[in-house]
Amino acid sequence: MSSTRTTADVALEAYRLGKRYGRRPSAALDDCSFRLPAGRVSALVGPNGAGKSTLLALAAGLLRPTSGTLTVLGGAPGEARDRVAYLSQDKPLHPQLTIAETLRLGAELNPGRWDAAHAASLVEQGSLDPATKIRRLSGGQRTRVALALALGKRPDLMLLDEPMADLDPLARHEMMGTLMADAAERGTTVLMSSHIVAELTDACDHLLLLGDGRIRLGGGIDDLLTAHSLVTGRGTPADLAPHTVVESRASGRGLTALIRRDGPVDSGWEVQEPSLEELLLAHLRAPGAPALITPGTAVSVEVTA
Ligand SMILES: Nc1ncnc2c1ncn2[C@@H]1O[C@H](COP(=O)(O)OP(=O)(O)OP(=O)(O)O)[C@@H](O)[C@H]1O
Repeated sequence: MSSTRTTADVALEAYRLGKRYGRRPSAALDDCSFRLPAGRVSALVGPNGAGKSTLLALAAGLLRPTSGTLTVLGGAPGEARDRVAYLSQDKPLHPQLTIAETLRLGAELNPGRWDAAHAASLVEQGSLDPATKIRRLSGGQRTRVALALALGKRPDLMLLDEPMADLDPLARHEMMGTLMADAAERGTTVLMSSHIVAELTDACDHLLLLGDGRIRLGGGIDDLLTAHSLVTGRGTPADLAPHTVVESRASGRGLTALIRRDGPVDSGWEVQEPSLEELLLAHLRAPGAPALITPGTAVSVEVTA
């Protein structure tokens, strides 16, 4: 190993990870390599079918890779199950149990880790009666109970698959605040898929953008934003050489392009730092743009070979 990083610094490391479902011709994940440093709150973004749920289920140890490796908290996925909380999109809970019974089950399944007061307070914040059966809850109320189960476990790594999709805006804001406060206080690593960019902008400091089963953008959000510029001016994409033009469009003021800078930009162009939304939209509209994975998130061959 040539890296000075220890396994404790890295929550998740994928090396040439591949996952193919049955005999389907295209892989859900293909040659996917990245590293998620411990303590980061990372957004997992990508178009429908990009492989986000597949990656989260692999990390939770619920699926097995077809090729490559995935290391979770220094071991094989599933090995550190007691330190990992995974919330799938369908958030399975036992419909016949009450909320109180569900939380008791959480306590039994997580001996030594369970924070009953924390889980109960999350339920209380939603004005839910603990005696209510799960089957009588709305989708958003179930989400709250599922998040209480996940956070009550006091995990070191949270894998959340579109966790807030069915919460109302106020509940989403409040749950997100709780999640972020927990992560900040305890240094929890969070990997969270979402299509709601506003939700990610406030909460996340790290980004993994998946496309066609690979990482297209990976790194600290600030670093990724700094590496790009949104430029506007009278000119053509060819005039922007030597920069990499990720995406360009004709606009009222000539050409607007998102570029990855290679040196200073010619003074004829108006230059702005893109917002996270502008960065994501440009990459989603230009799936062929070259990938950028910043050093802390990239996996070098010597480290893993
Ligand atoms: N159980 C399965 N059997 C067969 N193919 C599957 C299965 N689950 C996912 N896939 C395929 O794998 C690919 C990746 O799916 P995945 O659900 O991981 O994407 P996603 O990024 O989470 O999508 P979305 O944003 O729509 O939730 C898709 O082409 C999907 O059709």
